[in-house]
Amino acid sequence: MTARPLPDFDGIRLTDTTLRDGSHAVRHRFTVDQVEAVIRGLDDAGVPVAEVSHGDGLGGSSFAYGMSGTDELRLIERAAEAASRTRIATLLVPGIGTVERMREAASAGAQIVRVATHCTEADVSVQHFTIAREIGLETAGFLMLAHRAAPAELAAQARIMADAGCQCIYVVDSAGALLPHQVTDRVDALLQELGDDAQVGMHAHLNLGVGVANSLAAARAGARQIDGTLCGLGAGAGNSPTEQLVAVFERAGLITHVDLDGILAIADRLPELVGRLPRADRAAIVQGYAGVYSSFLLHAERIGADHGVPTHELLAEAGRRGYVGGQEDLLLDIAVEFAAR
Ligand SMILES: C[C@H](O)CC(=O)C(=O)O
Ligand SMILES: [Mn+2]
Repeated sequence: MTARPLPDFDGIRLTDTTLRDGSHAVRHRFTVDQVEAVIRGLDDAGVPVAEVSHGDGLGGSSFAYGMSGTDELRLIERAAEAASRTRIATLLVPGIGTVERMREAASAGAQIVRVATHCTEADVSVQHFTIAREIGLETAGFLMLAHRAAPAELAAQARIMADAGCQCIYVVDSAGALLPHQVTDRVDALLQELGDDAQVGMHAHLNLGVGVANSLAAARAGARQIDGTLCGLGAGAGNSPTEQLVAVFERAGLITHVDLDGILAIADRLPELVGRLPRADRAAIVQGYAGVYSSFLLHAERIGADHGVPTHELLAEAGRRGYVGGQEDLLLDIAVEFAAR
């Protein structure tokens, strides 16, 4: 099945995921008022797409991943009401979110769905892209922990998503582990594989301090969709700050159609809105160095505190064991084992 016509946007289309990846950083406690304030600021600045859901995607509110303070469907509804130009996206991880939840999100106002799988398991996304097309949603695919797959393997996985109807496949550096040349290699491989069948995107994290450079490398290599969050609010050390992306891309001669003053204005307001902002502290840098899924950070902090095990030691061991997204609960095994030493 070939993908639908590609999203028509001249330049680099930014997706701000403050209200989804940032949900990890606020332990999924966003309120409708915070959502409305952020969306109005993004909308005023001309940001084309904003993503809204639990940090682990639709249906993520659970004991395992963290309970949402407000039902994500209400947050999506409020976002769609508050936006005049910005389109609302949402995320779905097969096995966490369901097709039924995707339909509910579409009814609440989501127009784009991004289906996220581990970088070597794109096959579990096929039914979701098929049904997303039937619902009339624009589609994107996330290949998570993309540092764990060589460029050729990642391209083969992207082909699976494109053939299922995905319009843009993202290189997702979930651990913030990639370096710019490794991003370029992956974007090149996907572009070569996909041709005109789908676009390529980049979702960067800041664990090793090169998230913005990685986003620029991806855009210069031909990626057409790039993610950011205000003030970098996101899992682990956070994401490429949207406001910095706008400034950097403008300096690089890449068009985003986002007003720099406008995006700086809403970024300025974020700390008062959400309080704690992520930073590349010892645990977050270890995450990037060891290749650990960024949303493990706050789980590791909590579990480490409960068992008297330093957060960065938990995360380094999770990296050695190759844990992937969805295995947050296995951090407990490490903590119990280390605490007994
Ligand atoms: C569900 C994950 O948080 C998706 C993501 O943002 C990443 O892998 O990075
Ligand atoms: Mn992320």
